[in-house]
Amino acid sequence: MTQTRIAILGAAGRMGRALLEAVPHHGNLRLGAAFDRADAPGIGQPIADGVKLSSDPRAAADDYDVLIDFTRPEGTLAALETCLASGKGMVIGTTGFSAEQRALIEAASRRIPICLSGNFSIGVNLCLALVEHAARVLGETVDIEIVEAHHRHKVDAPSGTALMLGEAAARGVGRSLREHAVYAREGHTGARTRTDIGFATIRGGDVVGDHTVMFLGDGERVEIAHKASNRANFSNGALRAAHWLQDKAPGLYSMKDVLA
Ligand SMILES: NC(=O)C1=CN([C@@H]2O[C@H](COP(=O)(O)OP(=O)(O)OC[C@H]3O[C@@H](n4cnc5c(N)ncnc54)[C@H](OP(=O)(O)O)[C@@H]3O)[C@@H](O)[C@H]2O)C=CC1
Ligand SMILES: O=C(O)C1=N[C@H](C(=O)O)C[C@H](O)C1
Repeated sequence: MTQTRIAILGAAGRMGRALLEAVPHHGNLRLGAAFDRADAPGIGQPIADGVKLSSDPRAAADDYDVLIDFTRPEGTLAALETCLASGKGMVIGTTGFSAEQRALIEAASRRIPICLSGNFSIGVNLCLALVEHAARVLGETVDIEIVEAHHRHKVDAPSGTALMLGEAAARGVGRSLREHAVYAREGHTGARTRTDIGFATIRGGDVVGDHTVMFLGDGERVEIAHKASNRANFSNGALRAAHWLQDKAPGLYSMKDVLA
């Protein structure tokens, strides 16, 4: 069996550690390199069999076929340059990109294969399809609201998953999320507009990731919810995506492509 050699960027973080734990359970993968910031604890020390944690993806480009990134947008964009230079594919799990940063990723995907997803769990990707279908069926009869909760350390809001769920709902009802999203309410907001797609964010404790899409009608309400209780569901999905991506042509792929 051909093994895909992966590198993990953000290896000292929560997702990085979950990925390191999961790699040995994927026989079609081998860890080739692991990176984090130059001042991360453990730099220069072994992090897995035969692999030391280092800080320069460019210097070790011969050691991996696909780079998996779970960092911050700045880390992703720096890694994108490295992968463009070496022609390696990228799995991007980082969230919180601006429209400009997202455009850079899209441009890069014309030259290298990139799998980008705000959530690599199979359950959430199933929910995306369910939400789009529910929105199409319920249409203009309901108000759509998305509630998400995450641990106290999360730095971006709404979550990447909430935004993907919002896009799925918007597609279902034939609206543009950019035009109809309402990300905050405070003070005298006036009554809700039927076409709004509202977002609410909770941060605290060790919540791994909860998302609920509510379709609120008159006399009934439909809710589609996903609750992650560990990070293995994200790491296993990202590792599956890395192996899938390894022989793909340049393009911007999603977890839907991986699971097809
Ligand atoms: N798509 C998905 O399925 C999932 C996505 N995520 C997303 O993944 C990202 C990481 O989450 P999480 O692991 O919890 O975060 P952590 O903060 O625990 O880990 C991120 C790691 O990356 C490091 N890092 C940050 N910036 C850089 C950089 N420029 N170069 C190198 N290393 C860098 C951090 O170092 P330092 O601490 O010093 O900043 C840290 O060690 C977030 O955007 C999160 O939303 C999370 C879970 C699932
Ligand atoms: O930061 C996290 O932890 C998570 N981030 C992703 C997101 O922004 O949706 C995915 C997951 O919910 C965990």
